[in-house]
Amino acid sequence: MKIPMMIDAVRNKNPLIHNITNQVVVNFTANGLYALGASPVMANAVEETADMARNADALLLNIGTLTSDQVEAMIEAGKVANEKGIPVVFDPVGVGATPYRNQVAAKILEEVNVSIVRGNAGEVSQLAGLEAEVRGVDASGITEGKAIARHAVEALGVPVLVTGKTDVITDGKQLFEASNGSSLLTKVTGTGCLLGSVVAAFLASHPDEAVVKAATAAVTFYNVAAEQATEHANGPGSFQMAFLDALAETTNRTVSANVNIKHHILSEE
Ligand SMILES: Nc1ncnc2c1ncn2[C@@H]1O[C@H](COP(=O)(O)OP(=O)(O)OP(=O)(O)O)[C@@H](O)[C@H]1O
Ligand SMILES: Cc1ncsc1CCO
Ligand SMILES: [Mg+2]
Repeated sequence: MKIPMMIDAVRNKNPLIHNITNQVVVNFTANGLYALGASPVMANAVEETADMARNADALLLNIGTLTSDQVEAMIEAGKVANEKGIPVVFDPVGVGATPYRNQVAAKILEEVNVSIVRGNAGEVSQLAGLEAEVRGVDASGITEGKAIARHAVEALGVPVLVTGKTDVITDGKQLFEASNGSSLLTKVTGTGCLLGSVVAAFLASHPDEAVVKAATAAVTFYNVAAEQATEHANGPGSFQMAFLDALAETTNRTVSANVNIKHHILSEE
């Protein structure tokens, strides 16, 4: 299936996305998923996360404001998602900023089979053991996304999506460079976090496509919607509203007219 068309299956399926995410972005994530045509649910209590994951079509784990109870809940939910065979997206927010975050990220990757890791250049560099400066949740990337992604897929053994001006998505066999987007996305908190949930919705709606292709479709749809929203925005505040509208209104035709992706087959070196 052509990448710009892949939004249609999300809207038809209306997948239920179980989000265990940070407290900064809960509301934005729920509204963004509704606008996309998916259904959000947030459930963090360790007593119920396994049951909620059983109902879901995909699971999003985001360690932005983690607590020890939440980590336990993430692992419970992740194990159920693995048993059930639904996709799991892992967003290692702020990894590298504190030792606790590093320990938790490593534990999640050890105990849960994640379908894809989504992070900015600094976070994915840290996770993969490359040097990078992460002070809070923002990164000052020192290496280009493509090199980080190729190193990370090797080090982690799972597909990765490294976001930035150009997004890089690879599973080690193929690599996509996706160059749509708007710099206003970097002025609103949680646009990376919401993207993780949007990737989860695309994976849930395309079980027969390669994870990297569905993730590329997600980031491209998302970033074309951001380009559309920029035309109606005066700054970060009005952009946030216009972006939710654009997630609801952007069609596969608009994506086709604006898509900017390069696809590479990686040689077996
Ligand atoms: N300079 C840029 N120009 C255009 N689009 C960008 C730029 N930087 C990031 N983006 C887009 O913004 C979105 C969020 O990516 P980003 O790398 O900023 O995530 P993040 O740092 O994890 O965000 P957050 O922590 O606030 O959730 C992605 O869709 C990405 O493609
Ligand atoms: C600002 C912030 N702090 C922890 S999580 C988060 C949301 C964006 O990653
Ligand atoms: Mg982030």
